[in-house]
Amino acid sequence: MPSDKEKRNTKILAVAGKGGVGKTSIAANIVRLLAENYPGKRILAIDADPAVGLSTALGIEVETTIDDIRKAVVAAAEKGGTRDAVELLGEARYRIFDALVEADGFSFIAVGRPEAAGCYCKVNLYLKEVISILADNFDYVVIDGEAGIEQINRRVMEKVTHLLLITDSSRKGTQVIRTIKKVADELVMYEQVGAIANRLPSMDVTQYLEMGDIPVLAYIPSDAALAEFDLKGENVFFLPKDAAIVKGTREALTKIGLLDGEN
Ligand SMILES: Nc1ncnc2c1ncn2[C@@H]1O[C@H](COP(=O)(O)OP(=O)(O)OP(=O)(O)O)[C@@H](O)[C@H]1O
Repeated sequence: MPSDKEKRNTKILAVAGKGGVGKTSIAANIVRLLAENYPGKRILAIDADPAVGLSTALGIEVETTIDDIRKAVVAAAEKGGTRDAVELLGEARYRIFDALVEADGFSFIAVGRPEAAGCYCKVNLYLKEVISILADNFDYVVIDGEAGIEQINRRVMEKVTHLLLITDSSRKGTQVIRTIKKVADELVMYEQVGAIANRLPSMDVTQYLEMGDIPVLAYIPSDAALAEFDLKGENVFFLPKDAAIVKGTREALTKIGLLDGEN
């Protein structure tokens, strides 16, 4: 018998790349475009970046993060006593669903920012479980990943269906996405991978971008409208439909078959 997940055929999109290249901006625009085009579908946005930011871009107030839940469940387990593992597991599930913020057209959850500097491994492990618990309940899951390779290396993104690698025009940016792709080929069961070259200068730089074997889904120029929105902390749902970042994200989603290009 097919599982719920197979029946639902959840699409899980992970957005990854070097720091500061536009992952959050593009993840937010993906959520917007999916929500606008598929009003009847269940869409989940996950801010998996401890640097946070997706909530602001989507106009969300976060109260409880995945890290808060992890700490509460660990504290409950340490108290021990009469509570058994099954009870704690049930409580963790309840807390995860309770922490979902319901917005207009999508749900949201954030990993949070663990205070202990340097090591996100515990919360990353928890995040992996949270993704797998929640994915069954959604048609689309959009994950704004942490900068760099860590979450791919630690198999947090093991089961994503679409891996979107974002770069700017820097050599470092393209190097990072080629490394992510190489590691993902070993560790991630993705169906499709593609690159988005973002925040490009006005001169034509496409010939200099060394993307290796990663197909390019869109080239997005520097977008003055987005820069202004970001400055004011405004919600990307209000960006004009023809803003460069909205158009580029639409083009990328169309190329991977998640939009039909008309919208
Ligand atoms: N196409 C673009 N044109 C102009 N500004 C952009 C563009 N894309 C992103 N930016 C700006 O670049 C900055 C970094 O973008 P963003 O936060 O989306 O990147 P990030 O990769 O998620 O960063 P981090 O790794 O720190 O989480 C933001 O100020 C954002 O508004």
